[in-house]
Amino acid sequence: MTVETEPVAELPDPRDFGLPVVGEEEIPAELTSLVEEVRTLVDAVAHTRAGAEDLAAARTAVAEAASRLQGDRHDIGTMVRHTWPDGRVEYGTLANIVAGPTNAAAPPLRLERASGGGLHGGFRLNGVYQGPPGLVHGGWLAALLDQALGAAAGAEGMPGLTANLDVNYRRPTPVEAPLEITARVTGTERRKVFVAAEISHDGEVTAEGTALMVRLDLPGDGGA
Ligand SMILES: CCCCC/C=C\C/C=C\C/C=C\C/C=C\CCCC(=O)SCCNC(=O)CCNC(=O)[C@H](O)C(C)(C)COP(=O)(O)OP(=O)(O)OC[C@H]1O[C@@H](n2cnc3c(N)ncnc32)[C@H](O)[C@@H]1OP(=O)(O)O
Repeated sequence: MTVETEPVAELPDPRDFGLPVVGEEEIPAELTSLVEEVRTLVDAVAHTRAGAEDLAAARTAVAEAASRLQGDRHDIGTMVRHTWPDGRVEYGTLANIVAGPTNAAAPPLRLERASGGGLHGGFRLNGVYQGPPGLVHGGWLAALLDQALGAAAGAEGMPGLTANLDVNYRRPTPVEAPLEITARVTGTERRKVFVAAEISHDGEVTAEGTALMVRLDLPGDGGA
């Protein structure tokens, strides 16, 4: 793969695109804890065999909780800033469906820099992520791969959008089991960033993906 561009030196500031930014450290611990509880709630609702009385009481409690939280909301598109101990800054979407720290519908995916380059993360998906019985839905595996692929490009200073995503499902991926994900940049060509990622269980790759991310066309970049 031809490498024709150097990664941009600094990540674009989302505020330059009119997007609000909150620091990760500004997310209240109570909200993080609430997100966890809602994940537990979604799983409980999906699998409950409770009777009518408990279901009705739970519905009332959930409706009350929802109305309590509706008043003061972050704008759509709000970004979250993560600052690494060495001072490097990364941005993600606060309510990102795969990795947003305040999105209870997102699996708790945290990616770290891998020592050999790229990103990696360990995670576990509960029964809410099932497609076939006991197995993770393929669409969610694609979403997890897409997120890791985009994040790997972003971590190299080349944030962009997925133009093409290619996924191969090698083996069934179980729910309620430890999973690993890795992703890395494999090449660049002008604004094109080529990335590859794998999900594995028990040391075996269950799903792998490659993508073409097209780097954001930034002012002063010349598109090159
Ligand atoms: C919005 C600003 C925010 C600021 C944020 C700041 C910081 C953010 C930091 C980090 C972000 C980190 C991580 C994000 C993590 C995960 C995100 C998950 C990923 C997604 O969930 S993302 C949503 C789904 N995604 C879309 O919603 C894209 C819809 N789409 C488009 O918006 C356009 O389609 C676009 C932009 C892709 C390209 O459009 P464009 O006009 O900019 O560029 P253009 O067409 O000129 O293509 C340039 C070169 O790519 C080649 N090319 C293009 N498309 C191709 C294809 N499909 N196959 C083969 N080659 C292709 C051309 O052939 C040319 O190649 P060449 O250089 O050789 O001529």
